[in-house]
Amino acid sequence: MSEQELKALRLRIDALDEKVLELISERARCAQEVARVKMASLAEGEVPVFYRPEREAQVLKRVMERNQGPLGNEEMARLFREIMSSCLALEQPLKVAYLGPEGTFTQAAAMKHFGHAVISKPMAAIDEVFREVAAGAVNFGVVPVENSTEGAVNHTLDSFLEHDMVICGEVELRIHHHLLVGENTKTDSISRIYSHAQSLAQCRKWLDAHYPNVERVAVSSNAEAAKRVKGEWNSAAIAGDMAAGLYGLTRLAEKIEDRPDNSTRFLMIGNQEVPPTGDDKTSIIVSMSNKPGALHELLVPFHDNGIDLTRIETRPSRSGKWTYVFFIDFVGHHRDPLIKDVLEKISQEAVALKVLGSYPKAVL
Ligand SMILES: O=C(O)C(=O)C[C@]1(C(=O)O)C=C[C@@H](O)C=C1
Repeated sequence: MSEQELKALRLRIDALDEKVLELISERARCAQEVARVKMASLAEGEVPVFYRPEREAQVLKRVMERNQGPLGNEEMARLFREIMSSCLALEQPLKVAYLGPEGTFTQAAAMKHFGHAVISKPMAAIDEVFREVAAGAVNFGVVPVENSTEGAVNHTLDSFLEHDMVICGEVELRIHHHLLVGENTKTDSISRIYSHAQSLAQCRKWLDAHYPNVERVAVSSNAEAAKRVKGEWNSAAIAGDMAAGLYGLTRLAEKIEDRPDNSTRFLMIGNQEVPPTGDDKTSIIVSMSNKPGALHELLVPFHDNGIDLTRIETRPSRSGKWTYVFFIDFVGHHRDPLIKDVLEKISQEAVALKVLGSYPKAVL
């Protein structure tokens, strides 16, 4: 390519950037107007709701439907995700607590869902995320709920039994683990590998093959593992990209998870009910009496009405020995007439039924 051609193309890019800049600013002014309208239409004592997950899902889906490339749908939606995040910050900067410390996959999930224009607050434990939301110190919390290799995150399920929380969104993240070392690590003398217990489990076969005799040390998070390695010459950590970048570690081996499709699903928790979008999921907790056929009775209304169950999990109820609660996710919104009927039927058989929330299916 000649210098002249390059120069001409850069001029075109400059002109386009000016237009993009103008349009983004116009969009941001529009969002400010939306905030003004929301404030003006409040009833006495009503608090304004600036963050609207159902609208955000609609915007992102529309972008993906209309996108004609060459950028991929996900990439384009990611860009609009950030534009919307910044527009919302003009209306009201969201405060989001997540399972920390900084550099965890949960932080990456929070950014994927809310964008980067939020005030984020790392918490030391899942239960603390719930408490922070319950106390009103933040608008939303982000917690992991299940991993495709290791299954349920029980701390999260149990926290739902203790706190009244509304689920208002979900996001899925592909989890890639790397073996990370610091600049002082003697890579041929590694005698200890730190990581979160779930991540060690997700890389078990790889570790058995490559570091069979090295001590595996479970710590509170992958980011904590990365932090420890920084000061030690004979250890390595298993963690993801964010932690590697944050603690300046290098990848000795990349993508070492045993299953290439290893993914984790995260939930957004808050106090805000989300209206239907037409493409939603609902999460409920049900406890049934301890009698034969109870689980069958619970599932029949779903089957009879053709409702797609996406997940069912059992946990001890904590209110009696050998009694259990079921966590169920299914497709639909609790305000849909069909779902209302099903929930009504279940509540007639159940000891207790709690709707944890209906929320748009993950778009990104
Ligand atoms: O439509 C709204 O209610 C807005 O506040 C605008 C907007 C946007 O930028 O598109 C911003 C934040 C909301 O979470 C949803 C959408």
